[in-house]
Amino acid sequence: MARSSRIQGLRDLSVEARRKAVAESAGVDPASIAAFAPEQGLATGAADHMIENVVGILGIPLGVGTNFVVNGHDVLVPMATEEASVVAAASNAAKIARIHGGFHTSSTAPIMQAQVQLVGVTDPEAGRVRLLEARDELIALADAQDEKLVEFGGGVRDIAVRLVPSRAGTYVVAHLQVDVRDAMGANAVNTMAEAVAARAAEIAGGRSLLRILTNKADLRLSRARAVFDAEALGGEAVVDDIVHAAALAEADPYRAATHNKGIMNGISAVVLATGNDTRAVESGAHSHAISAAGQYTSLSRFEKDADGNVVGTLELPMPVGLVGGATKVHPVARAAVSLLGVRTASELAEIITAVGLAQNFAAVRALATEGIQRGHMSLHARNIATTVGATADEVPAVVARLLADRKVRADHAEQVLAELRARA
Ligand SMILES: CC(C)(COP(=O)([O-])OP(=O)([O-])OC[C@H]1O[C@@H](n2cnc3c(N)ncnc32)[C@H](O)[C@@H]1OP(=O)([O-])[O-])[C@@H](O)C(=O)NCCC(=O)NCCSC(=O)C[C@@](C)(O)CC(=O)[O-]
Ligand SMILES: NC(=O)C1=CN([C@@H]2O[C@H](COP(=O)(O)OP(=O)(O)OC[C@H]3O[C@@H](n4cnc5c(N)ncnc54)[C@H](OP(=O)(O)O)[C@@H]3O)[C@@H](O)[C@H]2O)C=CC1
Repeated sequence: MARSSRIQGLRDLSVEARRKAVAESAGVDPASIAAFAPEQGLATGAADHMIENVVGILGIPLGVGTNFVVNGHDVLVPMATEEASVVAAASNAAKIARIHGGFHTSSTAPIMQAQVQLVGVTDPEAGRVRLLEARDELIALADAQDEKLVEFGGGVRDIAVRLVPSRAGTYVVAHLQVDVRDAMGANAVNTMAEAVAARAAEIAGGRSLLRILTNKADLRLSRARAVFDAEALGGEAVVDDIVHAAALAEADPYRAATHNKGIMNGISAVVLATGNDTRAVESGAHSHAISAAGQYTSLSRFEKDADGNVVGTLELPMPVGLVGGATKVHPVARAAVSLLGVRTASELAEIITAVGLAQNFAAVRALATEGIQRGHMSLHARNIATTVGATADEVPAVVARLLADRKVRADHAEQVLAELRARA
């Protein structure tokens, strides 16, 4: 964990100087984050071993979220994103949360589930019960596939069996519930599912078909909570409007989709920076955003607490790991993990959830007050200036004019740039 996540004036430094300041504040050896420099990042040869038909490497900006305190520890958060204002917004909300001690987090055990679909079982109810009778045998068979995981304290914790009626018949679906410790766990549980499928089919009296994890990782939940000070937000009326904004997201799927996208702005950025599977986390999150009444809803809640402050909470599946996937292979992901200073996948999951809550709060606060354009567009204006060909020296002047004219548009940027050059 960082010595301090408050770094004054970080935005005003050069990229190289920021790396130095971040390493210093994090208390890590600058060499451990040297891979953040593009020339020391992912090499073509390594990329060629990661996926197929490699023709190049896509660069995505990597920023650092500042001001985070998670469970009493300062933490500097690596965030990979192409979207302007995401890193600033997360840092902004984390700064407000600091007033009341930052983020408090918790999580369940890292349990992932694999499904084994059994087809053609003539007596599905009895098949379900036969499988449960064979629980210990199936667990032993699955555990034998990954002795190392068991050695680390993981392994199958239980078996659940569901009956799923469908238009093509009723399937018996066995779930292996596996503690995957510090892995994301997909490969680990898929191996187990394939290994037990034939025996499960024999016991149930059918044939096995799909043997794959579920990304609805609802036994692997991570939670974050933070209090946002009423006075720092601008008073009671702002607090009430933030609660109204959150209430609309709870009640209306059209708003919930955008509200949750705001949460994922932060979550996906850290998931990507640490080499984890963004699609797995995204599908888990959206599958969790269904209310008891079956309606798509918001993943977070904002309430007014007894002191009149906003208290925000977020709970969602967070299947991320430190040992598999790209996390160990990608040098930038390794550096990101070292900057975070986390030792377990659960610690990583909880920090990611805190960032999701911060990100969400910053956006909702902006929407409930001045609107999204002022803060977001003032940062997005730099993109527009670059798009129309402004050089690094020209960007500040072009941005200043776009904001002053309240026209953050490419056509106007072209005109402003032409004027600047004509005057030079
Ligand atoms: C953009 C801000 C932060 C400006 O907010 P501000 O109040 O003008 O910022 P400030 O200059 O007073 O700085 C406050 C803190 O923000 C951070 N900060 C501020 N600027 C920078 C910067 N350039 N570089 C780095 N950090 C920055 C920084 O931490 C700073 O404190 P410090 O640590 O310096 O003492 C604010 O307006 C904000 O939070 N807006 C929300 C923006 C947002 O959510 N963007 C995401 C993209 S929009 C979207 O996709 C999601 C959405 C909106 O649709 C979701 C939804 O609908 O719910
Ligand atoms: N639907 C989905 O989401 C799918 C995702 N994937 C991909 O699967 C990958 C993740 O799978 P995952 O199983 O995590 O990766 P790995 O198989 O690479 O890593 C897990 C393995 O690491 C070993 N290990 C070493 N130390 C530990 C520890 N402390 N805790 C736990 N395990 C440890 C274990 O045994 P051992 O050393 O014996 O291997 C374990 O099985 C991602 O790349 C993801 O994109 C794949 C298929 C589907």
